[in-house]
Amino acid sequence: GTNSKENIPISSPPKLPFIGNLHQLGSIPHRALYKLAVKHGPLMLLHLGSFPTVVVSSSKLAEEFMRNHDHCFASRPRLKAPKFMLYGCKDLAFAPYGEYWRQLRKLCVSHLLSSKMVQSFAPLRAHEVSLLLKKFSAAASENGAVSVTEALNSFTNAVLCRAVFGNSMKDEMSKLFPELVRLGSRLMSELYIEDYFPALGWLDVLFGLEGKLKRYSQKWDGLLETMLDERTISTGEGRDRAVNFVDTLLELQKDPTSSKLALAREHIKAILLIMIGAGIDTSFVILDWTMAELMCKPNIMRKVQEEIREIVKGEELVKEEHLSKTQYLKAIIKEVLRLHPPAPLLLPRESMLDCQIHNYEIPKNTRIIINAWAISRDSENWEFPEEFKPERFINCDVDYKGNNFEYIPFGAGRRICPGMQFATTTIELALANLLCFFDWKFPDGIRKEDMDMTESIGITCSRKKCLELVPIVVKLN
Ligand code: HEM
Repeated sequence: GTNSKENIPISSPPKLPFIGNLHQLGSIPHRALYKLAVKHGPLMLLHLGSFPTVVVSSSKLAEEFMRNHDHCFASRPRLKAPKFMLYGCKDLAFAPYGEYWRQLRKLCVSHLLSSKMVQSFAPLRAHEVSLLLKKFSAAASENGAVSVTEALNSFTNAVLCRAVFGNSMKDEMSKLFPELVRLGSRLMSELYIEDYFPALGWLDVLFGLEGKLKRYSQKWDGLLETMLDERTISTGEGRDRAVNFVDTLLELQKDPTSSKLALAREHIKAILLIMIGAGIDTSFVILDWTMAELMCKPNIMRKVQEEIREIVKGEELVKEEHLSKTQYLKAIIKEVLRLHPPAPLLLPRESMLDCQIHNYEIPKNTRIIINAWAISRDSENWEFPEEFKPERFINCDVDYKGNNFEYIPFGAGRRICPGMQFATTTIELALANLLCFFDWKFPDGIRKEDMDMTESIGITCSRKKCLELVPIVVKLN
């Protein structure tokens, strides 16, 4: 808190001429930065190319940046990948702090992400969950292995697409999304020379990275244009009036007086794209890690299955009203979010004003990286931090809503993830059903000791390997 004003010195790890500390980011930056912080302390000033960048790796400091001085640090740097991919950062996640961002955030919350909206999507989630169960039942009846990773990915994708685009969204179209989103995550995490040396942007062209970004953006643009054209036609004819998020955006574009937001086509495409990107990969990553962790811990698996089976006794589906009672399942999800936060470095921040943190003056336009991954493994805050122990969250008030700075998988402050409830409801419902109606085993010849928990490279942190399992239908009663 603000009272404990012991001064934490800022340290700068030794740097190389010209590139500064850039070479120290490694291929998995949250791990590399964690190692640096162990050696140099929780407040580091790195020189990434020509940009001073502050790296924050303790809960106390995260609180300083994201609560006590959140108003200084609520903007985002204008980085190359989002500039190309999101129409010059016209989306909610990378828009600079200001009136456009504020109005857009209000709009997205009230028309897509609020509690009320999330509840309104319950029938849609129930439908997609039942399709998922059917897929696994079919595999079970053939005694075959199924790619749980792929099934969960297309499930999260379907839920999000239906919520954003309504029921008219064509399956052939939405099937293209998961792979594009993965690729997007990788492209976001590439090192673009222009982001560190603005005068050397031509090197990105030379090395082909800029071309990759352009081609990627064109692909999405084509898809989004097709979808928007279809919406315009169908709303024009007055059918399918069920209001969904896309139609709301299109109406706003037609009637700009109805809101403080002036939306052009590019804004709409950027907004849709970030919802798909931010929504799918994150939620899906948690589902996948959870199944992987449970497969390695049969005792925890059995315990959570018993909990859920006891709650839903005799019913054919776990429903959302059951979820309030699934304490152990919730604790498991929290523990997965602690050990495998899908966005381990949150999203980058940038200071809008000069600001003093402890004794250190942080000038305007400094980039800030918060290592949420390191913070949620800090032995100052967590006992046996490397161990998967959901029990730590039973009878414990710590949660992910941005008030407990030792645990910030969704960020905190003004920029906290607005999709938290959308995500957790989807995740809990899917897991509860998978764990209730199936037992899971490894395909022949594979043991839990063989599980490879290596992380993949990308702005979101998924497991590298695909999870293949054999579902076994469980007859309850
Ligand atoms: C387990 C799932 C999810 C996790 C762990 C997660 C995590 C995060 C994090 C760490 C941030 C950055 C916060 C900061 O800078 O302090 C963020 C921002 C954001 N998330 Fe999520 N997210 C999840 C699901 C979702 C979903 C389902 C949606 C939408 C459908 C969504 C939409 C967004 C948006 C639009 C932002 C940018 C907010 C802003 O800059 O104002 N997220 N999320």
